[in-house]
Amino acid sequence: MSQSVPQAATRAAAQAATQARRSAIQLLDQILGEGRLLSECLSAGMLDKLPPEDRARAQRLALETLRGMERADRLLDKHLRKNPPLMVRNALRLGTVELAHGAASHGVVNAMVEIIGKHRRHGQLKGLVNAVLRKMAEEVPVEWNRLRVPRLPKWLRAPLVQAWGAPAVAGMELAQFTGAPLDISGKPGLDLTALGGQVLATGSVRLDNAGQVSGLPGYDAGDWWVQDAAAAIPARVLNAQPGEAVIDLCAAPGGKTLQVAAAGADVTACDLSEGRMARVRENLERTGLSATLVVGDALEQAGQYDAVLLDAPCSATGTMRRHPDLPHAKDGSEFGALIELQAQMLAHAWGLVKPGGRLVYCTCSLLPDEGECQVEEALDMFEDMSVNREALLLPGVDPAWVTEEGGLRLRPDFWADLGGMDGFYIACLQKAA
Ligand SMILES: C[S@@+](CC[C@H](N)C(=O)[O-])C[C@H]1O[C@@H](n2cnc3c(N)ncnc32)[C@H](O)[C@@H]1O
Repeated sequence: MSQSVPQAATRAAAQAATQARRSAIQLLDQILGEGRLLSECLSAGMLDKLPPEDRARAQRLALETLRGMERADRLLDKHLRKNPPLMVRNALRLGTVELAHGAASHGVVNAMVEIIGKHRRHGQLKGLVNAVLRKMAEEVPVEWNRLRVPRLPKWLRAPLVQAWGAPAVAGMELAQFTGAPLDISGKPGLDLTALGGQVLATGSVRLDNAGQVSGLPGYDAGDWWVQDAAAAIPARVLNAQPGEAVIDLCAAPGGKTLQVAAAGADVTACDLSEGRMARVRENLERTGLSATLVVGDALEQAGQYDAVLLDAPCSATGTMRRHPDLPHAKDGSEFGALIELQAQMLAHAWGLVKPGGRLVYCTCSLLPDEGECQVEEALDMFEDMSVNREALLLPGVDPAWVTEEGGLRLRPDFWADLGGMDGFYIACLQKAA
């Protein structure tokens, strides 16, 4: 007998949801088993076969699972006598986190049993998955909120506690567990109230539950772009003026280039990555702004500029509330090489600043080695370099965030009641005339 139309539609929706869950588990396997970042999995085309809404759902499920993983493991471990294969554990974690977010228990249990039951190697574990998730359906509503806020892995927690103290790190962990709202930067002078968000003191507009970004008013017209409120501060500190020659040395995907171009400066945007530079090109096209694009090594750029922006490649530890995969995919072993590269880039960038010009150095890192220490060392090395503290004192910037050597330290635990901010370090370095 053929299915009625509503029945067929319900079945198709359930199948799409199961496929999104299966893909979320595959992402978790890659992040937790292979140390790959979500962005690397996406660039490798892992979700390309899914329709856009299922792709978004799979990513959201994977990220929510990473945020709640410690709590899920605490509840699951009481019912697991042996450690199951990673893929099965990830299915259990995902199911548990979905239950904690209020998903219907029969839907979650059936989907996970189906996914594991059809798996070539682990199919025999579907009974275990069924039994454990049924327990979770009983325990999660009672236990979940009694568990502590998940902690960062030790490799990252230890240096952060040393740098900022345990209470600050607890605040960062809460920010990571909570996730981030959507922040928007607009062209100067444009009224963005149609977006309906909150205008922050630093000028960004913040939206909770924004939904599909390309559907928001002003997207097609190119009035604005997505950029965390903290990430918008370096270009404000640079304060490019119309007609000034500015080079943005590590430009992609281009948020800061757009800000500098929108200020009317003559911008050269450089990035080593051809693929990431395509994003800068798209962003410029959509917003109708212009910049000269150079795909190349920042260390090989020449010339003299009124202002240089160096948003150096870094650990990206400041972005973990948006990218909860990062602390799980990485172990800190690559950071030494990045710290050396940042010092080389800072020294080279200094040579591109005209006498009397300025360099804004920034990293989206929480590690002082990538921020405060780099600037301290540069100040020791270059006699014609001084810090401009006044440039940091913008609307919405708390003077308490200015550091001893004269930079700005932004942390995810700041603005806790507004929804947090990414971690950043920013310094404005002035060259003697
Ligand atoms: C933190 S991201 C830049 C974000 C960007 N400024 C923005 O606001 O959208 C760092 C960038 O540095 C680029 N990069 C890494 N090594 C580089 C090098 N040697 N020369 C130029 N760009 C480099 C990376 O491709 C990456 O796009």
